[in-house]
Amino acid sequence: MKHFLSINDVTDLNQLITSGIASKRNPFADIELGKNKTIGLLFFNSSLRTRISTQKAAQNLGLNVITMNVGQDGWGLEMEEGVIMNGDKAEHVKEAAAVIGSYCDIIGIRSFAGLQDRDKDYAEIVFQQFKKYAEVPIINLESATRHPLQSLADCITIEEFKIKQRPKVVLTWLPHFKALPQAVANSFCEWMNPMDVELVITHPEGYNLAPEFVGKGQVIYDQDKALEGADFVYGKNWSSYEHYGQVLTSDPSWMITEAKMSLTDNGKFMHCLPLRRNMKVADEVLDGPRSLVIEQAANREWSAQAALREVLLHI
Ligand SMILES: CCC[C@H](NC(C)=O)C(=O)O
Ligand SMILES: NC(=O)OP(=O)(O)O
Repeated sequence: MKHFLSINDVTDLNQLITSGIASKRNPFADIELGKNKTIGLLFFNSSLRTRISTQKAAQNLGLNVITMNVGQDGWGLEMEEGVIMNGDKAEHVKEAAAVIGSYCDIIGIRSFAGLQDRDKDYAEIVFQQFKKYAEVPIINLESATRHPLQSLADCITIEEFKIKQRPKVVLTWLPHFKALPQAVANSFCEWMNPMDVELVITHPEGYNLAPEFVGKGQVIYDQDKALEGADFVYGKNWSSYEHYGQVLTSDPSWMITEAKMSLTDNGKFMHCLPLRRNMKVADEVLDGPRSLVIEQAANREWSAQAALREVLLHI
């Protein structure tokens, strides 16, 4: 695997999930694999889980790790080609990517959607430019449209906790007053499509995700109906794709409560974190036996280790 940008870079999903679970059982089995190699982690946006879990996974593989908050630690980067750089960006990605690529054997990048221009966001210009000019493998730490390390951890978690061969998995929109990206929701659907699950997606009208991510997912606008018999409830807020970047509603009746979870088949609750308690999900769910959010977050270390191991094996 040259890059890890989306599920399209994965040749064998089941093998990757198995590798992640194996790493969990024996974290230092491949400690020599990354010896004398360096990974650079570039964050254009905030992070807790991705930052720490990816650094730990890299260290489990013997990699040296350099972490940078782009923009604060370095210079503002111009991504567009052929422009006159007379604005607030002091450096072009052509130089910055080539220079970082000379220091690092692998580069991880987090760069969220701007939520202003859909075509620009969905073109993933930051990742395309770094792929072009850094000339080393690129790892997606959440881009404008996807979050594959999160989705792999989600797959590992569902495999660990499922009690049916083909569980019903419900992605439910959750209310938020701010506009958040579609990336986590897109990626979750993209990774659930090849899995042996019944995928249901529920959200208010106007929040349909891009069709290329929905795939086999059944869209149901009635949340209670969607939750009936669910084995896993995956909560996430996202802003509208159709009315790009807009918050069309923040209806609190979409918050997940114990009453909502009682519609499921003893369903487990998942969320990528961070989440706002008692706005998106009630304390009674998060503090109860249904919640898998901590186990899910812990699996980010094994998700990152499985992905980095695959990239290292092909350097
Ligand atoms: C892992 C989630 C990152 C981000 N969340 C926030 C709060 O910005 C999002 O919704 O994409
Ligand atoms: N789930 C996730 O990616 O968390 P962070 O944004 O804290 O890295």
